[in-house]
Amino acid sequence: MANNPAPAPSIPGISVGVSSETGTLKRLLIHSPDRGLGKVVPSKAQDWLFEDIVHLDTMRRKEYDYYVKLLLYFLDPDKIKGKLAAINDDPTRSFFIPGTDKYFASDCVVDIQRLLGEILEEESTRIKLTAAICGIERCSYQVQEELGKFDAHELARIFISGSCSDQRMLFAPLPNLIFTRDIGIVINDHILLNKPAKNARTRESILAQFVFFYHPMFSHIRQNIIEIPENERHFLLPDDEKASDYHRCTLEGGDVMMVAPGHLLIGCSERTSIYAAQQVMKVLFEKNVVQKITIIKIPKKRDYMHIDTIFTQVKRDVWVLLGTLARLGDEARKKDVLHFFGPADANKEFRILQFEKGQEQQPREIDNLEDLLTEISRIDLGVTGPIRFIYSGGNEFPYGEREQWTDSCNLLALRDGVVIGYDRNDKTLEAFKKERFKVITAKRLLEKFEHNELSPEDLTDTFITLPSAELSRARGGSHCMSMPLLRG
Ligand SMILES: NC(=[NH2+])NCCC[C@H](N)C(=O)O
Repeated sequence: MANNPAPAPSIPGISVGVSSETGTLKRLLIHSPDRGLGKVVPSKAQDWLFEDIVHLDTMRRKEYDYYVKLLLYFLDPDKIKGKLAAINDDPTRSFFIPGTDKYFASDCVVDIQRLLGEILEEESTRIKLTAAICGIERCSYQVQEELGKFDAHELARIFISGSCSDQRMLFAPLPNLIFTRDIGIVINDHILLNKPAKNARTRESILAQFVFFYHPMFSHIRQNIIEIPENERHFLLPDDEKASDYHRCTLEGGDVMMVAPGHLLIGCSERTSIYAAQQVMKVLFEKNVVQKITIIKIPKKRDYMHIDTIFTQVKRDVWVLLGTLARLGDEARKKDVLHFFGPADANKEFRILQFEKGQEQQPREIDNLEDLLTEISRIDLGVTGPIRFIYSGGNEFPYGEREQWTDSCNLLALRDGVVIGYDRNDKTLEAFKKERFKVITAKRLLEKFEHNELSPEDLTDTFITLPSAELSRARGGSHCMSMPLLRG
């Protein structure tokens, strides 16, 4: 692999702004699967939040690379058009690897590893970050010294993958960094940084903190970066209280959705605590960033993890969601009487409260997910026609739950009505077809773009499918694999 230095940052002060889930995507942060994913051992896979070990080459070449190619075609076509055959034929994949001479270095489809490499060119940042990483990873002084010898992009690779190019592992990999959604969220012109719930994701948030605070790309909005304060006295609390939802301060991006300019959704889940949601609400209302925040409390379950695993927006008037946590789920349960006797079921933990700035003491309860999503489409987005819901697995037992597990509800809108999702969720795809969406594979679509048979602007109501055998073992979909920085 060529190790020529990457081009100098070409993006000082780029515009950042997201105020919807389906406005045309113009810039986003991603991270291509790095060598660390190929080093996950079976006994650690679950601790590191993967369901299984993955085959790295398949995950990259046959799955994730399609995602990047699609994003480039939609967001920065000059970087890819006419080059597809050459890119596909290159066994080194250097087009996808930040810091190499053939890297696509787009200012619209931005790999966080590239930004990390760029900030590490600066000596003082490098010293601080190396000390921070060595501190949390408990490295010896000798390792710290050794890290000083690598060039900036190689050091970025080591900080992310945990290993050197000679295969030596210095610390654990960060396999979940491919889910850039979770490291931070752009809320209008502000960036909210996360506080991960799981140890396996701690180093990610330190890297993200440095990238957002030190990269010139974000320097003009540095005062708009929000970090939520930890509970003031959390270090004095006994361990059991520290873990309680009312004291713990954790928040991950998959639980935060910017659905309309004044309206933010926050999920309280396995990963995001009520305490953190309250802190975010306080800060955002004080700074006048949004006027309305809806908190959606979902069962704390690995299956559901974040709210974006149970619903995402497809179009101003179309949503995809999991039926068992929605109104339909309630209807299904009413058909039997067991629920009168049984233990508290999952839905009892499901609750939606809406808070308006200035009236935080009088939240409004919303009965179910469909009612909330209908209100967003109608009141916030001004839709006048019918609102449509597409259910995971067509809401057919047992496919609804099966396909939700493999991210049927976790779609990324490239623009209103044009989404990327996994190919394996057959019943959900059928449900999309019933709603008159076209379904096309990423491979086929790229060929059509490359042969000028179609261009991204021509697409309407389309579900683009991404191969997903390996990716889905990581338990996140295309929504999780994106951190939108700018939407039109
Ligand atoms: N926004 C999301 N749903 N992210 C999915 C993250 C999946 C990752 N394996 C984790 O457990 O953390």
